[in-house]
Amino acid sequence: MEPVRVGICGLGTVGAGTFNVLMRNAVDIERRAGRPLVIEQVAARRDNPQCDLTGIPVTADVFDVVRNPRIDVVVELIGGYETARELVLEAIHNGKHVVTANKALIAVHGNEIFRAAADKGVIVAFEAAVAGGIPVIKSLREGLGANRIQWVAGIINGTGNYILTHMRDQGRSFDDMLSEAQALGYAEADPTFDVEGIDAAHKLTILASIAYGVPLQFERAYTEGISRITFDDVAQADSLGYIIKHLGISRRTEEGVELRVHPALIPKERLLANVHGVKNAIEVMGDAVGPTLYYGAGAGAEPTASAVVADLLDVARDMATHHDYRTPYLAFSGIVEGDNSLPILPMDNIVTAYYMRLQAVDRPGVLARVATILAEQGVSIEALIQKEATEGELVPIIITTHLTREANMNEAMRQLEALADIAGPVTRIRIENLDENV
Ligand SMILES: NC(=O)C1=CN([C@@H]2O[C@H](COP(=O)(O)OP(=O)(O)OC[C@H]3O[C@@H](n4cnc5c(N)ncnc54)[C@H](O)[C@@H]3O)[C@@H](O)[C@H]2O)C=CC1
Ligand SMILES: N[C@@H](CC=O)C(=O)O
Ligand code: NA
Repeated sequence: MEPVRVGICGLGTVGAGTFNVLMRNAVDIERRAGRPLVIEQVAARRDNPQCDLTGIPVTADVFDVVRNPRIDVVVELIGGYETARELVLEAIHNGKHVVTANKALIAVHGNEIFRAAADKGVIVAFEAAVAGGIPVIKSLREGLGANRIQWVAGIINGTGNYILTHMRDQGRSFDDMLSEAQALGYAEADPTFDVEGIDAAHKLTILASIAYGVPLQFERAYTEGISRITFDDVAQADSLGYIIKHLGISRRTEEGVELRVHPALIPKERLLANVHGVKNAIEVMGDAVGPTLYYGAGAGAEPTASAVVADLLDVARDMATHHDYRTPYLAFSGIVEGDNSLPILPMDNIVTAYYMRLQAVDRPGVLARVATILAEQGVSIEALIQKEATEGELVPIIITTHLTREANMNEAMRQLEALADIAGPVTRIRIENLDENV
């Protein structure tokens, strides 16, 4: 059979991983695809010492690849929003199939890209865009196709989980751990995307679209990062039987879809609490199958390449199939941009439990004033712990609540922070039991 001719754009962490996996496993890949996958051209700004490019045509201009008439599939691994968008749209326009690891591109420009790709009848595959090497897109889109998906929740940023894990286990600083994650090739070009939850929100946007058949709506995702988590919170969570993880949560309710990324306390015995380092895990609840879990490396050169190459295999198998008979890009056919039949819910509407940490001045009546504010907002206290204070010091108060509406919690926080007895901002971290409130 004719080979499938592949053009790789970008030879950084994932580009090099993809190149090497394609070369190393070429024999098995050919047996699986039923035809060889040949690297026809690579676009790279500079050599990557990880790759032996002997005999491979190399260009510095990524647009050479999408204009190369010999190429069947363009692999976009340059990252970012704008050049990547132009590149992918031009590849589609030229009738080429596309494989990308770029979650920012799919979450923000996916509706436009899939419309263009459908018009041209080409494949756009993006397994590597969510949770690196874990085949979660494939599982959700195809393996769980019988189900009405009820919720999706998971750890979907490797860098963030790497930082939180080693801050907790080794007492290492946030900045140290971030530098290490960058050196290992896990972090985004702008690492605030990782630590402020933007990268996870890109991925959650994609997962929610595939889970519920709604258009991609990244701009409606709620995003809160991990950069303000302190050792104190990690230690308090531990003593209460929880571990702090950075979660992406999307739940279908009667009113719409929750789409939120934030740190959360989860009970230590939950599977997600035991996902450490660069590993990711996503729990998906389907009405027929019940809970399912997908676990593996969420970032890194070859784990991500594993997903890119799996997509190339799908392209090799499906390119001869008419577009109408392929699996829809986002699992459901007829997803219409601007269709709000199942809206994304405002954060004020979500209901969850909370952990709060306050620094109180050691004065009579302070606890009563705190309790009154919480009661007035309908926040029901599950536990309240007042720590010992030495003479003249502030007293830490730890509170956990029962299920509360976010809007009420926000108002309670505002009033607590206005109290003369309370010093500084109040820390609030959501508690997710995952069975009860997610
Ligand atoms: N690093 C990881 O573990 C993962 C990364 N991704 C995604 O994969 C994509 C690539 O990420 P990395 O490989 O980590 O980034 P990287 O920064 O290591 O590699 C990007 C490469 O593209 C090149 N490049 C950028 N613009 C170019 C242009 N206009 N022309 C030619 N070359 C250009 C850069 O010089 C660089 O070598 C991003 O979309 C990222 O979000 C997805 C999953 C995991
Ligand atoms: N920066 C991302 C890379 C994979 O998507 C992460 O750390 O998860
Ligand atoms: Na994946």
